[in-house]
Amino acid sequence: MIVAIDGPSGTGKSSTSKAVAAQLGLSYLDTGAQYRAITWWMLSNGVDVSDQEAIAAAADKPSIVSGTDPRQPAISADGLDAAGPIRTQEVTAAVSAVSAVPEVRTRITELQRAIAAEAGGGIVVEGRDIGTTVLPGADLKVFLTASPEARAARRSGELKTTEGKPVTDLAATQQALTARDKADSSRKASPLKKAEDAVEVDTTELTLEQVIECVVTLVEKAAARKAEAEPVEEAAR
Ligand SMILES: Nc1ncnc2c1ncn2[C@@H]1O[C@H](COP(=O)(O)OP(=O)(O)OP(=O)(O)O)[C@@H](O)[C@H]1O
Ligand SMILES: Nc1ccn([C@@H]2O[C@H](COP(=O)(O)O)[C@@H](O)[C@H]2O)c(=O)n1
Repeated sequence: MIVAIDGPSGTGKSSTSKAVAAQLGLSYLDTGAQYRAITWWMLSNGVDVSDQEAIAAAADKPSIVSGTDPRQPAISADGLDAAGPIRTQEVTAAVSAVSAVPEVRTRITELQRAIAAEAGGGIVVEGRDIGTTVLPGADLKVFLTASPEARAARRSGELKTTEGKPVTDLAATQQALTARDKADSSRKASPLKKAEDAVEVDTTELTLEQVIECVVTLVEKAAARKAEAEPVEEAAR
């Protein structure tokens, strides 16, 4: 069972995906964390993140390792725990420029497909291009949306400055979030986009619990469809 959950920033992809995976006993992959980890590695290793050629040349250098336990998602770059540093404002501000570089996307997409292929019991993969590019054959594709105001309110206070202080400016948070969505949607390589066959869920007026319940129901229905379809496919071979 492969579930792809995409959508803009702050729509609830990570919270929903982790909870759905934990509830249904599936693995979980946060692909944004992988792009953040490679960005953090570049910033930490003197790569000029305003220079596309420098980013491309460094794309295959770090080892990026993701854990797939939804209750304990882990991410490391060259063996260093990246879970904390990837959430800083510095990384958030640079990640769209790094993730737009085709060499970075090729590298990270290969990692994502390998992890999904190894997840025997099924996996929930969340990001921006999972349903369109990374796993176009997913059994279920969900595209989460929410108004920019709701997303900024959710995010504000959660982000940290490089000094570790919380970011509390709502207007600035909304502006940064909208700018990141624009960059992610307008890049040439695998932009943020709803797959044609994705189910869109507007979470603006929903609690997180309601979104989780909605997605669990969608996964259960997709699993039932898959179970019904498989014996037919088997007989046809
Ligand atoms: N439906 C909801 N109602 C209220 N708060 C929510 C809802 N969904 C998520 N949240 C909260 O919003 C914040 C952002 O959620 P989350 O990190 O899951 O979003 P995301 O889409 O993964 O964002 P990003 O792409 O930036 O990583 C979290 O603090 C989360 O608890
Ligand atoms: N499939 C994906 C996932 C993420 N990105 C890029 O990473 C950034 C951070 O993602 P978060 O979910 O952690 O906020 C995001 O802004 C994208 O630039 C991507 O390109 N493809």
